[in-house]
Amino acid sequence: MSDTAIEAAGLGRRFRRTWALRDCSFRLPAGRICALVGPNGAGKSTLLTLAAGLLRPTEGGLRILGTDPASARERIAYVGQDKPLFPQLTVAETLRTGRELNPGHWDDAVAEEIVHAGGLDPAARVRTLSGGQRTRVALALALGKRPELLLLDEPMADLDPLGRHQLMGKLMADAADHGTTVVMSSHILSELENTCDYVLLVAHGRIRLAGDTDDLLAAHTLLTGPATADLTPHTVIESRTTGRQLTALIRRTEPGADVPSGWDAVEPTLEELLLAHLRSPDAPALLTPSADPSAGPTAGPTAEGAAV
Ligand SMILES: Nc1ncnc2c1ncn2[C@@H]1O[C@H](COP(=O)(O)OP(=O)(O)OP(=O)(O)O)[C@@H](O)[C@H]1O
Repeated sequence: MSDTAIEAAGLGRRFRRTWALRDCSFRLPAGRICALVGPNGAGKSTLLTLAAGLLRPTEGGLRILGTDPASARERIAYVGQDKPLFPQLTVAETLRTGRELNPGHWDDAVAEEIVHAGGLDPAARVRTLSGGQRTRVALALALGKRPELLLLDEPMADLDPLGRHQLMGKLMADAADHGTTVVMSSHILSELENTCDYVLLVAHGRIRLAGDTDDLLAAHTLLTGPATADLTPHTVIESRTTGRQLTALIRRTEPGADVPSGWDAVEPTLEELLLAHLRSPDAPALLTPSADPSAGPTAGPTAEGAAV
């Protein structure tokens, strides 16, 4: 089993004249729960589709679970935004098809549990299900496949709040039990805080942040202080002034560098970190050592701007 789930090197994908992704180089270690975040049109779905082997790169390359995406197909489950299912099949027939298509590695119990928890009638035809109910069937198929890598494109978008909560819990517990790597795109930042230990932030088709959540948070400081203070030599990701007070998210240029005296300095929450970077898409990119494909296992300091 590879210790790297995804490794991208100079990955790019163009649709006609538009680059959906460009110059993406990063590593996602196996066994992590990774949030894939970015504004609409950033390239998240394109990245997931490339990883699933459903789309070919225009340039650069991608290794999935130590091999090429097509060869890894059996070990991956992908749930796209459109969640294609056979509308004429019943829920039970859909799960039976999942079992037949995945001989030897189908987990009936987890698939049954997911549809049962949603109160779905096994005899109901897929075409009669609501969007959220169809999502549940698609997730049941994906987890039932017992994949090593689970790629989810906004999986919870059409589920009700209780369903989201229950399914996220199930997903996380299941991934922890089986060491599954999960990559999940989402716009609900608050939901990612307690579930994801890895982050990929994409904007304008480029990787802006990549790495362990804890390392990314530790590399940043949220400052509140007088509007007149000088923030050099730190990298300012975002600063906002209200009256005489300034709030800034900075990245310490040198790990030990002091913050200005008289300032309130705290580690940002994941939501604060991501929002600041989403508002400042031109801030220097940051890859932590575990996400930097050019850094060895004994990588030194965080690779600032490595993906720019
Ligand atoms: N099949 C396609 N043909 C042409 N352009 C495409 C195609 N798929 C994606 N694009 C373009 O590539 C860019 C990235 O799209 P993508 O769907 O990857 O973004 P996203 O980050 O998933 O967005 P969202 O959050 O809205 O789902 C967009 O400009 C989009 O218009």
